[in-house]
Amino acid sequence: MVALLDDLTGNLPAWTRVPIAISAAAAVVVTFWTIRGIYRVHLHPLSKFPGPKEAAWSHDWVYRQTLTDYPESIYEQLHKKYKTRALRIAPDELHITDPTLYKVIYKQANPFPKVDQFYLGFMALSPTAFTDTNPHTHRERRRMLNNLFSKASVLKLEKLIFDSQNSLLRKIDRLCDHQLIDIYGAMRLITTTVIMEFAFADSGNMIEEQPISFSSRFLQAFSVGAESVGTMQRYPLARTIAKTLPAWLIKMMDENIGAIDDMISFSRAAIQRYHTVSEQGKAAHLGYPIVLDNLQTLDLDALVAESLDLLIAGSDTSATSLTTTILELLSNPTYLKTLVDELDAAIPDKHNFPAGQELEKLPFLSSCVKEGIRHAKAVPGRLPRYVPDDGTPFVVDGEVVPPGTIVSISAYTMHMDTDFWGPDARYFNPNRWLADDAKRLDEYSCAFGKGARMCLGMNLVPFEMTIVLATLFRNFTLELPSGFTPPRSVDNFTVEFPEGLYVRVSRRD
Ligand code: HEM
Repeated sequence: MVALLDDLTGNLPAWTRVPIAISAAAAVVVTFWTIRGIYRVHLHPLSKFPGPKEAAWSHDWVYRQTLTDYPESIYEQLHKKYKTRALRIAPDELHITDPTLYKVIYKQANPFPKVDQFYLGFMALSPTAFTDTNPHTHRERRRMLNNLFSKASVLKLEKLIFDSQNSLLRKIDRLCDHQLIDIYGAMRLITTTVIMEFAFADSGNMIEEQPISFSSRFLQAFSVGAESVGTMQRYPLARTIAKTLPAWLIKMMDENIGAIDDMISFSRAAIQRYHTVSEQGKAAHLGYPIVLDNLQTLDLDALVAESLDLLIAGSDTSATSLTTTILELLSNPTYLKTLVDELDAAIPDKHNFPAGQELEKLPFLSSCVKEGIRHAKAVPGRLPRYVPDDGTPFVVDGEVVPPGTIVSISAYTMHMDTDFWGPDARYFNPNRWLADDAKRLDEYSCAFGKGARMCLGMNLVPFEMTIVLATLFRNFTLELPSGFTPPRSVDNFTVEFPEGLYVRVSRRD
């Protein structure tokens, strides 16, 4: 190429050579880009699957969708527009809405493998239970964690959950006469406190960190950092820069990416504090196992990465499910009254609360928990996997999807399906879980995923939600303020409510 340019520009003045070389390089790039685009749109094995031309042309289209508030509703519209259950959303990716294929992709034995590029975007210092795409090392990590999150282990967290919730209720009690209460902020504080105490035996008294608000430094960093995930997934170079440049420089360049470093520092500090606690022998008296105790064979980076992922995976997901449940109850007086009546009958004396397992037996409360998890779809979007090359054809809409293609079926798709849930699939209806044949609904509920990569926290979440909802509604009356409009929800892999949910709260006898 250089020799060719030399031949072509040999007789031209020296000062013109650099611009000509730049123009030639640009022409090569544009030609390559155009030929590649035309190949992808018209000749690529996925060209038979419909979707926006721009999506087939380059990965920029799907990236731009991840920057919108709620990509799944966009894909839903496009499935309708193109009348397809296999929508092409990137040169190498299909968004699928055939629910019968959910358990094919996300199965227990040999599930379709996780997509590296997507999970690297979460910027773990080293592979974690959530981000590891290697089935063998993932299995090892899950083995270290599974026991801690079994139902039997989760029951040991009962006192921790009650104690943390009581601290939160005291704060609400102190503030509710003077201000609207940000229920989303409050739910983030309780779920993050529980998971931090479980992981490190220390939550840094997060509930009282800000005396008159329900925010915290960690949660602010979390929200800001979550906004960078899409960019980190799209641009490997951004990941390299974020990992190599000093933290102060990254913060100057990009606040969102800088927030990831804040969270890593937070996790490191918590681990150091834990080692002190552990040496003093305090952890042994807590009455529940500490996650870090089971991970002592990991090096420090792996420990920081795993703990941080547990905090991230376990806080906003549960907080969003709780907030959604509360919002739906406040928006529907009949459901709210049914719940409050049930709680009053079961708990005549609010100073003498039944055990968590007794609360789990309350039919309407437990239906609200299940429906809240379903309706919230706290992780609503793509969980991308590669179609394996194992000799079994993967067929959608009668077409074979080539091995190596990235595919996913979202919780949004599964939970909006009227064949499973009936005509009111889009609405919060706890009564659906009280029907005689309600057991079958568990199978269609995909909030936690399914199969070998199913959520580690799926026993903890309903138990925690049960205690939080029971104590909240038994102690307080919550109402939507006049002129209320539903809060904006944003899908940053986990759904968040960036402006919070402010409600009027008053004490009950
Ligand atoms: C309502 C609350 C929650 C929801 C909706 C939820 C949802 C999910 C989903 C959909 C996945 C699969 C992700 C994927 O395939 O990429 C997942 C995985 C995971 N979740 Fe949760 N989660 C919740 C709470 C929690 C809690 C409380 C914890 C623990 C503290 C937790 C820890 C994890 C971990 C470690 C994984 C990775 C599992 C693996 O790949 O083996 N989650 N969760």
